[in-house]
Formats: sequence, C-alpha cells, structure tokens
Amino acid sequence: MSSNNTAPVLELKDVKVYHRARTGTLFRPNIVKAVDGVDFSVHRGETVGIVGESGCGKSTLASVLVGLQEPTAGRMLFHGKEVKARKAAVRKQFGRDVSVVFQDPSTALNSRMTIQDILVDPLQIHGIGNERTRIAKVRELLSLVGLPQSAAEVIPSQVSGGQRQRVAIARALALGPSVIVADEPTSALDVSVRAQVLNLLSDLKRELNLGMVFISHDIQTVRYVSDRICVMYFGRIVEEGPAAQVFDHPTNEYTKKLLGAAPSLLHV
Ligand SMILES: Nc1ncnc2c1ncn2[C@@H]1O[C@H](COP(=O)(O)OP(=O)(O)OP(=O)(O)O)[C@@H](O)[C@H]1O
Repeated sequence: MSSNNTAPVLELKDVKVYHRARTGTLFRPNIVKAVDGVDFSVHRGETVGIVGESGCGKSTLASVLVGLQEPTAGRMLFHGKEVKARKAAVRKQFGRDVSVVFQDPSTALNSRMTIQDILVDPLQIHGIGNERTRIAKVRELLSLVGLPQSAAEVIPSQVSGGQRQRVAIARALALGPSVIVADEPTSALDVSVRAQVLNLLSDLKRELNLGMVFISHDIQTVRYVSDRICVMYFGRIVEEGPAAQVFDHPTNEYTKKLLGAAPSLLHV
C-alpha cells in the first residue's frame, strides 16, 4: 500500500522532456514533447504503474526517473532534495538508491560475464565489501530472486529468459535500493513465465519495502501489480489514482479506451 504520510523517495514536478524531431528545419524545428508537464511521486512500499500506448513517453519518463535523462524543464526531487547532475554526492547516493530493470535481459546483461561477476560488479563499482562478503551477497541475491546457487557459475545465455530477468532483478537489488524502476520487465518474456516474474517483483516490493515504478503498455499487467496507476497519453498523465478506482471507475475517455482494448497478454 502507499505510505503517503512519508516523504516520497522520488518526486517529479512539472517535468518536461522535449526533443528536436528529425523532420523540420534549422529555423523551424519540429519539437517532440515526449514528456509534457508531469507531476509524479513514488514512496517506499508502493507500486506505481505507468501505462499508455507506444510513443506516449513512458520510457522517457523512466529514463528521467533513473537519472539517465535530464529534463528540459521541471524538477526532480530525491528524498526531498533536488537532483543536480553535477552534485557528485547526491548522484552517488541516487545511484545506489534508484535502480532499473529493462525490458530485455538478453541485451541488459553482459553476455561474456558469469552471473556471479554480473552481480559483484555494482558492489565493486561502489566499493562495497571485500571479496568474501561480495560472494556472500551474490548467494543472498540469488536466493532472493529464486535462482539456484549454481547459476552463479554460468553466463546469461546458459539460463532461460525468465531466469535472465531474475538475474537482472538481482543486479538491481545489489546495492539495496529504495526504488526500482521496471520498464516493460515482462514484455520480452514467454507468456508462461510472465506471471512468475510479476509475482517475484510484488513479493520483493513487500519483503524489502521497495518503491516500484512499473511501466507497461498493457493495462491488465499494470493492474495486476500496482497499488496506484498513472495513465499516460501524449506525454501527459491524464488519469491517476488507486488501481481499483482507475480500473473499475475510469473517468478519462482515453483510460476507458485502453480498458476496452486488446485482452491481456498476461494470461494469469
Ligand atoms: N531522442 C529522441 N529524439 C526525438 N524524439 C524522441 C527521442 N526519444 C523519444 N522520442 C519521441 O518521444 C516520444 C515518446 O517516446 P518514448 O520512447 O518515451 O515512448 P514510450 O511510451 O516508451 O514508447 P515505446 O513503448 O514504444 O518505447 C515518441 O514520439 C518518440 O518518438
């Protein structure tokens, strides 16, 4: 459930991300408003779903939330403090506290590294622990995401797609984040394993009191995991509220259209 009596871990205030489109001219550029004035927050212990069709700005919003993209305008607050690109201490803490799970674990994981090395890597980068404690952490992470200890010795291509996404989730957990941003985390997986990965994310959120931002084009999938839902349309959040309310009593015409559209690909 949302813990709205506490401060949000991440907060966006009137965030805009504008791009210059390839079409247009030097003097009359066409501007793409990928994100166009978004207010957003996520607290520990809640999953906020962001849903909308392809091109509505979900991935751009995700890249702002994880610090990969600077907004054109607006502010991002991290534990109430503004995240400034050049403030090294805030960025370092931000890097530990906010992590990301991408759509396709096959491209997100280094294919030449063993799973143990993949999981040790963020600990080494952040100078956490020594060799012994890092190996112990790898064991803990593998069991947290339901992988056998033997997975440590192999490379990503030697495990299944669902297991690879579990490795990506384990890596996202390595530094003990308070928020995970999951951008279409089940879309590249076989239908048969999607529900397992969604259940894992929900269980981890509960056990570790994580804040989770769950992004998908599939409103049924978003409904399955989210406490709160934000519906995006052309760079804006057009409807926001508790999942049951948005799902059962949508007020926005676009939300109603999304709900009436194609059946879920989740099949749970
Ligand atoms: N670097 C860029 N330059 C120009 N336009 C961009 C750039 N990045 C994104 N866009 C445009 O911004 C809009 C939002 O893109 P974004 O990828 O965030 O949407 P999305 O909802 O995540 O879609 P998808 O699920 O297909 O990735 C799209 O119209 C896209 O073409």
